[in-house]
Amino acid sequence: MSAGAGAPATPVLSAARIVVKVGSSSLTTRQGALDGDRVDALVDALAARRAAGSDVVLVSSGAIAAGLSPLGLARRPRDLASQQAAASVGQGLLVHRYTAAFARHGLAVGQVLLTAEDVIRRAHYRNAQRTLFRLFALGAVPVVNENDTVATHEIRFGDNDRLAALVAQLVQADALVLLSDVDGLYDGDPRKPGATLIPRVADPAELAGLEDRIGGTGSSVGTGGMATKVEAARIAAAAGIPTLLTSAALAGAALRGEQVGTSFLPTGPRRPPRLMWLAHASSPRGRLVLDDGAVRAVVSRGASLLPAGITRVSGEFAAGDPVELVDPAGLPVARGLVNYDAGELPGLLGRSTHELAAELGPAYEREVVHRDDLVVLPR
Ligand SMILES: Nc1ncnc2c1ncn2[C@@H]1O[C@H](COP(=O)(O)OP(=O)(O)O)[C@@H](O)[C@H]1O
Ligand SMILES: N[C@@H](CCC(=O)OP(=O)(O)O)C(=O)O
Repeated sequence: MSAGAGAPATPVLSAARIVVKVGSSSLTTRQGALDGDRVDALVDALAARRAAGSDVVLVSSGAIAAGLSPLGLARRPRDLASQQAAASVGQGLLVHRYTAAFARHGLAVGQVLLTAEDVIRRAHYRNAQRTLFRLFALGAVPVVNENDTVATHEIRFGDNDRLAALVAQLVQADALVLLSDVDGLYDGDPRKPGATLIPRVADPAELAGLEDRIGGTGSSVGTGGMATKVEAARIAAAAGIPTLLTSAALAGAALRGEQVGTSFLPTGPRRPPRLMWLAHASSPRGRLVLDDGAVRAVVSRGASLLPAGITRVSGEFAAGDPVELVDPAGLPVARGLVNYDAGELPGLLGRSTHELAAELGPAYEREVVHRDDLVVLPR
């Protein structure tokens, strides 16, 4: 694949695997119906990239928007149950439309609906990963959305921008492309005069001070606005994945690797997806308060967390759940998957693993959080 003659290229050009996210506002007409022409144009751009040899995952919003007019709803409902009902009607229509559009290119579509639970629980996330990899191997295009009909307020992503960043880590993508109704990130509200496009963000920290100008949704069907896109780019960048943010109208140019929109460069090394999910997607079920020595061991030496370095435990968790590790002042320093239930831990605190194993049996020689199941948070 080569970028247009003379045009500078973005990291999308050389990406062997790309996750592309499209927002509701780019798929629906002003009246709120699914816009078949726009779906076809997007699918043509994705199919061209597939034909050039890249794996492509589409994270598509639009289920709630597509369900509005069949249900006679004039606007996006505010309550969760009506949004879920609209999503259940709209998701079928959306996938039906994608199936027809990809069929024009001889490509099959695989619907993958994910909840936040699926990214917290290791077994679920491995399942999702296996399905996605098998879809690539079989030549199908995964079309991902949040499983809106079963997600509750507490466990909802609510926006597909962050979901797309997490899917990009899950499939070890080389680039994330976020398509919206605006052609990039601006230094102010793009609907107001004077705002200029930011072509390149080397580190999201550069955006400090712009937060109040990176606003909410510009349409009646979108959800997160620009803020969740910047957050998604930050998550991907920290996992070593570059992000390109532009409009759906420029999808073809973006996927040909042309320099359009805003490029966010990676800020961290590529890391195992499991740890990034732990850092960004998991909701901790409990807190372990560490003494100063344990903080140093975990943060500076990359050691496992042992019972001897824990002073307090709170929360309701079972072995295998994500927990937050905090310093004596209560500041989060790391997250990890805990090896014991909440009920078991208080009796073990402050004691050495040798002593515990001698008294309670070899099962108690385990670390509370193994270093391989632990991710240190940025300070
Ligand atoms: N600084 C900014 N730069 C670009 N767009 C912004 C900015 N602040 C707010 N927006 C708004 O964010 C909107 C895109 O978010 P959203 O409506 O959630 O889109 P989508 O449905 O594609 O996810 C744009 O239409 C724009 O009006
Ligand atoms: N899962 C929801 C999408 C929510 C969402 O993130 O929407 P958008 O801001 O348009 O990307 C739906 O399909 O309607």
